[in-house]
Amino acid sequence: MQAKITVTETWLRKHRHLYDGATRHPFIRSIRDGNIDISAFKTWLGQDYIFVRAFVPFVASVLTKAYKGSDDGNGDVEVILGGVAALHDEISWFKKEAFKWGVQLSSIVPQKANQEYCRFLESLISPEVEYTVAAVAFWAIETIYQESFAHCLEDDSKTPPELKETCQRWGSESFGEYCNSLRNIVDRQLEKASDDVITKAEATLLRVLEHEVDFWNMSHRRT
Ligand SMILES: Cc1ncc(CN)c(N)n1
Repeated sequence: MQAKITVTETWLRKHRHLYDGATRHPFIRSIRDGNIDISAFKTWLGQDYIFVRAFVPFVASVLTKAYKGSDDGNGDVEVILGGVAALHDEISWFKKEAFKWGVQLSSIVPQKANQEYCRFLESLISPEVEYTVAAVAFWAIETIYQESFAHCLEDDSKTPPELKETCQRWGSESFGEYCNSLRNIVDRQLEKASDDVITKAEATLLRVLEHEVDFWNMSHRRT
């Protein structure tokens, strides 16, 4: 018997071009090819620290929505709680990494693309945004990083050794498994969602893809 095509699979096929634009961005390719401009990496590091701080309340809101909105026989709350815990670790990692690269986190000013992405996250915190829609954003945000950084760890990559740890953080198999758990949550929710919610969720995925591309562009731009 053929496996059923899930909603996320349909979307990824339909929006392949945009998706590849986010996961195979020139910034990521420059890490993978070993010719990354270290000042671009430092820009990304400082800006992403600010993004991750704004990501925490968003993920907490997804957790609340999971608690209230899913029947949770499937353990959504535990999976998302694992994500919150990982973010705690991630923030410590950013601090350590910033120290290593001489990036002063306290003086980082969020750039326009970052501000707009953080504002978008904030809009998703609203209780009016359905659990399914917020969960799609969450899955997409985590998965784009997973696929991007996993690309830098492939056998034929020339990623500089000093950036391997960064790539490992999101490109690892365990982070990949976590993203798969998020995808299963999303597909289960989408199965029972109304057409209206499915339409909103797909639009949200597209907005995430655009914000991710803008975020990479911001870091990659040579000054
Ligand atoms: C911009 C961005 N997108 C995704 C992630 C992965 N949490 C991140 N740290 N930063």
